[in-house]
Amino acid sequence: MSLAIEVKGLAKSYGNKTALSGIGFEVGAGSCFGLLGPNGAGKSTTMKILSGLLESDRGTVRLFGKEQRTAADDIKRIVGYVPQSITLYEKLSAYDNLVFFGEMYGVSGAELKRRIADVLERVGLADRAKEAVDRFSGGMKRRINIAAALLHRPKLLIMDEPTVGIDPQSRNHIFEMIRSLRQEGVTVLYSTHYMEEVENLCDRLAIVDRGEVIADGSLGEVLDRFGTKAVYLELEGGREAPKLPGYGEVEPKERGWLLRTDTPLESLAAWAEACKRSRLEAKRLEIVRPSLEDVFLKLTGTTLRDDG
Ligand SMILES: Nc1ncnc2c1ncn2[C@@H]1O[C@H](COP(=O)(O)OP(=O)(O)OP(=O)(O)O)[C@@H](O)[C@H]1O
Repeated sequence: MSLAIEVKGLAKSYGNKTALSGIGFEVGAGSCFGLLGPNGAGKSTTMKILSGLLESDRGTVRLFGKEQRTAADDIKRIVGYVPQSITLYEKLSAYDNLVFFGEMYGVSGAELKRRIADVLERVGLADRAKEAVDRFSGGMKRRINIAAALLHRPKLLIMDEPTVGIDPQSRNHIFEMIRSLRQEGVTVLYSTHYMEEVENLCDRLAIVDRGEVIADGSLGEVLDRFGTKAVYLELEGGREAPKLPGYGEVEPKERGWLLRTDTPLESLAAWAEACKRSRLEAKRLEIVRPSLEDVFLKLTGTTLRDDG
């Protein structure tokens, strides 16, 4: 597999505030990679450095085999960056905003017209092209911002939390667009707080905390390696579950009880036996797959949705 992104030992401080302390990860060409992390973890800083908007203090970035420090101009041509904050001219139409961005990327004339039509179609706003952007919802503005980042047909699209605070329709358009870009071979680096987005879109992910990668791999690998396995039991009449000495602590969860354990199959069998002995009727008894939320909480001490 050829690599689109190779980041090694990347460090960055703002004054005496350390944002990145040696972050490293690799992204295969044509894949979608998710960066997950609590607020202030260093995701935006990493993405800005990769896009060439910010310089690192230490470490290396190679994009499609090119060293970023020495091939900055080449890299700008192949990277599209969608910042967290929307940057558009509110009084201009969607179309005129795209003309402005296209010319900034050095595209003009009939070619620019063609590309604007193409990107507007991709983000599902072709019919709103002539309207002033200040009449758009947050989600529509975000889609125009994404369209702007696609005008120069980048091989790598870097998106910094593109779905925060937007409507479900815009969210779906963004997901569909990412899927079709991937089919065309575009690599996507995507940061988010939403686990289900990583599950639906990304081949691999990295959990970032305090400027470092603390876990990475495919979703299955991360869950297997860091997730706590558990067994869930729910009894008829909402009755209390029997204790299971030697297998772990039983704690209340939803309408039943949860037992965290390294041996889920044995624990499940022992719990079933304990219920039988006590003549308790089980409504549900099952092994619970660890979730990314749990892994995240365990590793970072915060929840994924801590938008604070
Ligand atoms: N321009 C800046 N000046 C000073 N400190 C900064 C600046 N930008 C970021 N930081 C700090 O660097 C750290 C990393 O910030 P960064 O924005 O990269 O994190 P993040 O993971 O993208 O967070 P969020 O999810 O809130 O966007 C944070 O502690 C942040 O406060």
